[in-house]
Amino acid sequence: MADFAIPSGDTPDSAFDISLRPPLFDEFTGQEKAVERIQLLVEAAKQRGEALQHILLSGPPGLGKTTLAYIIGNAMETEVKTTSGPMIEKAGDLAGLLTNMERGGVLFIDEIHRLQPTIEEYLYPAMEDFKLDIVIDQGPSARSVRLNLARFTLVGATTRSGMISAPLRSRFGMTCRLDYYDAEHLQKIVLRSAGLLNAAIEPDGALEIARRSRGTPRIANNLLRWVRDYAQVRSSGLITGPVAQQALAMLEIDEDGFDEMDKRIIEALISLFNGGPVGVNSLAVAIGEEPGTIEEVHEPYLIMNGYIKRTPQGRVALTRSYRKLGMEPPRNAPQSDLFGQ
Ligand SMILES: Nc1ncnc2c1ncn2[C@@H]1O[C@H](COP(=O)(O)OP(=O)(O)OP(=O)(O)O)[C@@H](O)[C@H]1O
Repeated sequence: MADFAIPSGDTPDSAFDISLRPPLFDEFTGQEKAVERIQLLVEAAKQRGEALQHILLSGPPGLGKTTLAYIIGNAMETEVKTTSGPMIEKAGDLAGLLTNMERGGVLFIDEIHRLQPTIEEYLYPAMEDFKLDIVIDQGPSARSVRLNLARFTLVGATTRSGMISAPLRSRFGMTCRLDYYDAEHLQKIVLRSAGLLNAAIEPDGALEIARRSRGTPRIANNLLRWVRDYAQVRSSGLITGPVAQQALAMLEIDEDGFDEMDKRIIEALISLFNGGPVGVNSLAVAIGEEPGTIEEVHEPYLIMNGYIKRTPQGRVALTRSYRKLGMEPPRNAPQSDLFGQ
């Protein structure tokens, strides 16, 4: 791994992230279908003077789920309280959060797939009937107390929608999946962020960054920050196409946006496991990465771009992976349906 790594999409919210967050739907680029649907729900709820229904946002890290939760809060002119699945350890934590919600307020639970099953059980009546039954005390004096809650809106976010239980999923009025952004949308995001950072940039410079950002706004913003520093120290400060190229070449981020870990994954698949199939745990050990990070951060991009596929037996390298490494694929290597390569 390079000793200087630009954070991929899975880093927690930093002050930098927060400073670039668009506050309004109009400033949120892309994801048109999801945005249109959510805007419609917001509009309808506001017209009726009601709380918005619960919304589940899914998709890989760094695509704007947290951003959308805050935009929803702004549009509803209400508070947003943020937490995450693993942070809610006891029923009391959940009770503390829910009893402090104002009417119509938004509770954002990131990584909602990591909620403990017992906490999930408490959440069902809270989402459905705005009631919370909690047990206080222990042993013979234990008793259940019902708390009435203000009508709130739960916005859940998950990178693993398949891990959301059916009962939890069914309690969301709307589920929206966010997809990777194309280069054109990312270019717009980079230009907007550069404006906020007072960085001088040409459209070509923004496009170079966009192309190498793996379809992810958080990565685009992080790369922009690096390219801005590079342009300042090694050039006139203006981010042109060639300056962006040189800056990104220095980080060894190639024209497909591959970073060191992506390369390692396909190299291991091909050279250590003969192209697969191989289980994610064996792959993780081979490259020294957490299985969860491979599954949530790296794999979705590699799968979407036709480099690998997931089969019930494990991960398999597609022909595109061999070509990426400058190798001729074996005749029996499966082709990517997307690209026929
Ligand atoms: N559509 C967008 N337009 C402009 N900026 C965006 C957009 N989507 C995301 N961003 C920017 O990308 C960064 C990451 O977004 P955000 O934190 O909302 O992602 P996330 O999906 O919640 O990630 P995670 O799952 O890791 O929490 C933020 O700084 C935000 O400003």
